[in-house]
Amino acid sequence: MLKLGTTMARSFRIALVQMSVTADKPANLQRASKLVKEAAAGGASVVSLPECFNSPYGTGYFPEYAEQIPGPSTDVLKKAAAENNIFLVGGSIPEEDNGKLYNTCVVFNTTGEMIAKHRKMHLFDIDVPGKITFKESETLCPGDNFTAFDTPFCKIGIGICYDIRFAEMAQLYSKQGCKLLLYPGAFNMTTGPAHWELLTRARALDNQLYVATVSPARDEKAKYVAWGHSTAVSPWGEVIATCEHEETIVYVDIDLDLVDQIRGQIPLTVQRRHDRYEVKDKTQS
Ligand SMILES: NC(=O)CCC(=O)C(=O)O
Repeated sequence: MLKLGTTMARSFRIALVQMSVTADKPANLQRASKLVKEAAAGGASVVSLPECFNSPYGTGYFPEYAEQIPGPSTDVLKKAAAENNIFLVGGSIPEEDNGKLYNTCVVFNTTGEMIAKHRKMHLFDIDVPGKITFKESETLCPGDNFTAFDTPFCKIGIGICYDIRFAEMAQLYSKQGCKLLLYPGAFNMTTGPAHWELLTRARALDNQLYVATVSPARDEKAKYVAWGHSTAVSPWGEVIATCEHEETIVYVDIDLDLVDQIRGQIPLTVQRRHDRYEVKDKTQS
């Protein structure tokens, strides 16, 4: 496996950091740094943290924990990426910008340069009677842009949690040339068992690419209890790495030749009826 090189490497390792998140922001940042270092030592070239890694997940917490970007949390990520010579997908943090709040993921390259910033496009507003009612839009605003970034391995597309439910977004990333989609997320104890793995597999199979989801570890005492089960799925739609709900790091070896092989065997990309339908990014003219 090539860690970094001048030519495009055909295989690389990613790490999904399923970290325990507490109400103590400085402790969360310290923990994230430690786990990122461990993931890099484990051979990962791309490391992802979970959604809301610096704050508990909940609409009441977002205003209290929000910060500007750059800010203290992204400074920690920048340092961790450079010190460990990795691409770091910074899960997400509540971001404050011009009086508005967003659920935002920033990505740093191996020299600590911020190369991408994704604001969750689809806010988690749901009402499943007797189970879960949640309204991110009580405090957050949605982002308007798709976010993909280049690495020496492949292009990687980013979505945050509820974004995974929107198949069109993944299709657009695939159309842009992404071979891996990363979704920091925090599903819950109702939709997690029902949909988390299914959605991860669906996005991978639809688009014949790798998809990985990265959750915080479960805290039974938290107001919002995360499902955990950070998972990676191959372009064949198979779960190739997963875990339970405790704090852990899931390592996944990505084989880009497999993407090409499967696309050659089942050539959806060329068989698609471009003359009859299309999925389009309206932010591009
Ligand atoms: N943080 C989120 O967006 C949660 C999404 C979720 O649980 C779902 O079912 O979708």
